[in-house]
Amino acid sequence: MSNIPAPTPSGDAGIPVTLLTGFLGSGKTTVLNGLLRSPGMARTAVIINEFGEIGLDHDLVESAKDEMVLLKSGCLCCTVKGDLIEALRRLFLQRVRGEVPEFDRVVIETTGLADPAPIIHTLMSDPVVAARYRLDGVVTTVDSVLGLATLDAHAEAVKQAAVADRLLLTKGDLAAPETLALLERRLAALNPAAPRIKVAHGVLDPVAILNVGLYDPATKTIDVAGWLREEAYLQHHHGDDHDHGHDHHHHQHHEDVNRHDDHIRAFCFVVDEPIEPLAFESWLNVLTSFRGENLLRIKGIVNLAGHERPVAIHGVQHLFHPAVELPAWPGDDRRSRIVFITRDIDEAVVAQTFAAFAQGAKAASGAGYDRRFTGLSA
Ligand SMILES: Nc1nc2c(ncn2[C@@H]2O[C@H](COP(=O)(O)OP(=O)(O)OP(=O)(O)O)[C@@H](O)[C@H]2O)c(=O)[nH]1
Repeated sequence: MSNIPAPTPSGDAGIPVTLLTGFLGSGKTTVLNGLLRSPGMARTAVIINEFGEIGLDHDLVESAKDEMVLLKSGCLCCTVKGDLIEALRRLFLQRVRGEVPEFDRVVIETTGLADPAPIIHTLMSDPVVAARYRLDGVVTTVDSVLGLATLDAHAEAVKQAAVADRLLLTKGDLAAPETLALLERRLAALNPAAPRIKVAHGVLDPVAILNVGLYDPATKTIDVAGWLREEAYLQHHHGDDHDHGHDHHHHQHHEDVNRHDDHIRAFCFVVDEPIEPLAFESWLNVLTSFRGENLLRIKGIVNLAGHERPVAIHGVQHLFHPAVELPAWPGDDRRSRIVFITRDIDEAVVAQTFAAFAQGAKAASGAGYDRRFTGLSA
C-alpha cells in the first residue's frame, strides 16, 4: 500500500487546523480564550481534549456551545485517536447541514500530556479528514517561569516544543528576564525555526500563530520560505560555536545528565542535484518504515529529476500528507531542502541512507528507468 500519496496539484484544499499543545498548566486555555476573543476569530471551531472524565476546561472556554466538541475519553495522544477523527468528521457534516455556524478554522487544544506527533498523524491518516482539513500549524505554549524545569523533567514537553511551528512563551508577566533568556536559548537549540512569541494573560495577535502552513490563504499562494524556514537551521549550526564561553548557565544546562533535549535533532538536509524519484521514494519509505516513530516531523521542497516543478512534502512518523506539486520554484535555489525533526536519528544516518539510495538509482537510470513520481509506495 502506498503510504505517501501521489502529488496533488495544489495545497489549498481543506479547512486549516491549528494544534494547540503545551505542557500541563502552561497556559493553553488562557491563550485559546485570548484567541477566540480576537476579531476575525469568530468563525473558529474548537475541539478540546480532556484528560479524565469531567470536562472542566469546557466550562472555562468562552465560546458558542454549538461549536464545541469535547473529547471525553481520555488522552488524545493515545486513546482518543478514533474520537478525534469522529469529531472532525461530525463537525464537517454538521457544518454542511447548517447545524453549526459555518466555521473556517479549527483549533484543537490537546491535553498537557499529549504527544503531538501521533495527533498530527491522526489528522493525516484518515482519508475523509485529510480531504477536508489540513494542518496549518502546531502551536506550543511554554511556561516562561516553569518551562526550563518542565523540559528537564518531561520528555513530552520537549517533543511538544521540538515539533512546534510557533512557540508561545506564556506568563511573561511573571518571569524574570534572566529566566526568560535561558529558556529562549534552550528553545532556540531545540527548535531553531519556530519563532518565539512572548505572551502575557493570553493576549496575542492571531496573525502571529495562524496561517503558518505551506498554503497562505491571504495571498492564495504557496509560501515555501515561511513554511520551511530552512535558513534558521543553517544559522543555528553556524551559531553554535559562537555561543560557547559566554554564558555559564548555558554550560550548566549542557552538563545536565539525562537531558531529553539531547535526543532531539533538528536539521535541514540539503541535496544539490535533482533526486531520482525512485531513489527518493525508496529512501523515505525505508526511513519511515524502520525509524517511523522517531521521525517527529519532516517537511521539505524537493527537486525530482525529470520534473520541472518542485514537490513539497510533509510528514510525521511513517505517514505523509499528499505531496503537493508547486506551481513553480519559489526562487533561484533549486536544491532539495528537507527539514527533519527527529528523536535519536542523526543527520549522518539521513545522509548515509540517502547516499545509498541515490547510488542505486544512478545505476538503475542507465537501464531505461522510469522517472515518473507516483507518490511513494511501501
Ligand atoms: N499571571 C499569569 N497567569 C497565567 C498566564 N497564563 C495562564 N496563567 C494561569 O496559569 C494557570 C494555567 O493556565 P491554563 O490556561 O489553564 O493552562 P493550560 O495549559 O490550559 O492547563 P491544562 O489544561 O491544565 O494543561 C491558570 O491559573 C492561569 O490563570 C499569564 O500570562 N500570566
